[in-house]
Amino acid sequence: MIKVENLVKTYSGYTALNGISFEVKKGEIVGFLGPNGAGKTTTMRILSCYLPPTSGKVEVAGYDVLQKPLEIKKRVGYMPENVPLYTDLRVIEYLKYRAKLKGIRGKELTERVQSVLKLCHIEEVASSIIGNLSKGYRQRVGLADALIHDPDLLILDEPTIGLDPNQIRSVRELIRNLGQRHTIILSSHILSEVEAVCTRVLIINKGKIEAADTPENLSKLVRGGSVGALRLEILCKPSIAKEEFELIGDVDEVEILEEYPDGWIVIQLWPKLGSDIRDKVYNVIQKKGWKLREMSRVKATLEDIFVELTQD
Ligand SMILES: Nc1ncnc2c1ncn2[C@@H]1O[C@H](COP(=O)(O)OP(=O)(O)OP(=O)(O)O)[C@@H](O)[C@H]1O
Repeated sequence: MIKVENLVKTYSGYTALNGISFEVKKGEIVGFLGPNGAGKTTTMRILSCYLPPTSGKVEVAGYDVLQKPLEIKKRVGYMPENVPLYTDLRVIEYLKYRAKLKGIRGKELTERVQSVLKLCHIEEVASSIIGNLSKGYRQRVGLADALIHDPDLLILDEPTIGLDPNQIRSVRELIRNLGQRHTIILSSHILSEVEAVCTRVLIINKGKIEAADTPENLSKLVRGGSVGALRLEILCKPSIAKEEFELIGDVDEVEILEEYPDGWIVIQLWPKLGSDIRDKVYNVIQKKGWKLREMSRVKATLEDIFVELTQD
């Protein structure tokens, strides 16, 4: 669906994209992550033919962005970061107008408008003036606009920015449902959201792709790998616990995180890459007769991976 090779974009001599390459296959929901100014919006604008690349090759749905922008626009729905809407129009008027601009006419126009009103859960505000709608509803109107021509590819630039937690959850559900019929590329700073909906993640930093993989595989890039660390709350002297756990062959490091006045300690054990040390750790605790009130795995989150890959 998307094929980007060595894409460079410069703005009056400033390099925003420094030779990025990636592919997105049909049916994927790809999360595009990166710090502010990394180049996400620039990439999305190039993919949706709003900006030309400086150099490199960009193909969307098999068409080149420079040679066949109209063919691409027919197949792409783009929702920019700040959804531009005509605030004096009613929702239904706006969507009809946008559908006409996209070449939809007659019976199909009525059907498409009804379909996106339903899909984006905005039927009840169809007759409302857009300027009177809350941010969450405006965001959905923007999404309905992006979907009106039933595009193969949806490009969503921070679709949940400025929404409250309930609205975020419902837009996330909506995106997940849309993912059943559309290929989606979305940018977001809410990493838990990306983790929840995306099948693959691209991390971009200073105009370069740092990593591109499933969240599960990306977790292997950081300490503890996909197994993670083991966190325990036990009743025992910290120095003795450290000594005993360090004797387990698969343990790489023992960290005392907390010492409570009543003698309980919180301890974190880092296994050697890929090892599952839970049984061995439990055996030590049992043999020593220590009290245990919690044992949990601490896996690297997308946030840990993001920080590790993009921090200076
Ligand atoms: N029209 C422009 N003219 C000059 N510089 C620009 C222009 N658009 C973007 N830039 C610069 O290019 C770089 C990448 O910007 P871009 O908006 O693509 O980043 P982003 O990853 O989307 O950031 P954010 O998370 O803050 O939205 C930034 O340094 C930005 O200031």
